[in-house]
Amino acid sequence: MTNFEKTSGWLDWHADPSRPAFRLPAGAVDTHCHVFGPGAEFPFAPERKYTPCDASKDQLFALRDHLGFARTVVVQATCHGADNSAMVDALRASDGLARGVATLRAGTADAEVRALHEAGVRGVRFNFVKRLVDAAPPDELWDVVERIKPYGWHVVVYFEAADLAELRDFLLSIPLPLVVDHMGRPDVGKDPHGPEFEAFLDFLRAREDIWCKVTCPERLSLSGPPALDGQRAAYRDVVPFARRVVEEFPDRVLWGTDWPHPNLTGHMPDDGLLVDFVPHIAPTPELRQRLLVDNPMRLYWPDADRPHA
Ligand SMILES: O=C(O)c1cc(C(=O)O)oc(=O)c1
Repeated sequence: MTNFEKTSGWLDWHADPSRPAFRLPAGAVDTHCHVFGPGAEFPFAPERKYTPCDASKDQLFALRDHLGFARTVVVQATCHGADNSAMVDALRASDGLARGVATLRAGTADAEVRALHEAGVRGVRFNFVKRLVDAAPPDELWDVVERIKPYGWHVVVYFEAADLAELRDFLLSIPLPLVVDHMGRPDVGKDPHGPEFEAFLDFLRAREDIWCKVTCPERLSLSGPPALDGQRAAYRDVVPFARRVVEEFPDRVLWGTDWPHPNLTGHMPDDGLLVDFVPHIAPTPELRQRLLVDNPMRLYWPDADRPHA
């Protein structure tokens, strides 16, 4: 049994989230959340850049039910490196209601990729955020692409707006669908119609198989107000950015909670109030149905006859 000491100043996930006022449509999918450990059962990786609190699969599934989601996509968190066992354990315990996104290193054996696929993994994550990982050389990423190609997976990419110009050509050369985490982390202090966000939208326009998670207002917002104390119109400065993406790419957007919200420093959102952010960025029932149900089902459960309510 290993005891881990949390990174100094770590904020734990909200213990008592409210129930959203916005009722999620039947079959809604939380496409971006993580499990952390528990560290005693699934130790954190030696190369990690932070040590979180525990956030178990049971706690994740309890939150899913409390908020009204039907399904979840568990994204491998960097604190677990390329040891996908906590994430896979969650998938196996989910009765088919969770899919996963893994981290793979170059040289992963096909038997391991196959086992991940059978457990419900449908993508790998390439992380370019320097405070979270040491950069992997492009050769290693290409090796991973070759290994997952036969399985029809996609590549989830996490980068910051300032790095897009440098990454753009490389990303566009990946011959698999791409899913961009957290809207490519725009600086929401800038103009949503200015050159930086236009460059991001232009990247999305470059191929029809680039998807975008319109997630993490709690990370991106500069002026709030935070999703706390009953605030059901939180993070207003993020709304124009997310709304532009939802309205221009209604068939390629995804939403998720990002629970348990690693590395937040200012506040920890009430996840119920965070769900109430959704109608502000997807103002019609049709847009919400695509964002929350149709799009994620097409990407992660293409064979399901119809979503479970
Ligand atoms: O911005 C972050 O700190 C962050 C970290 C991780 C991770 O450590 O995997 O995942 C996320 O989606 C966001």
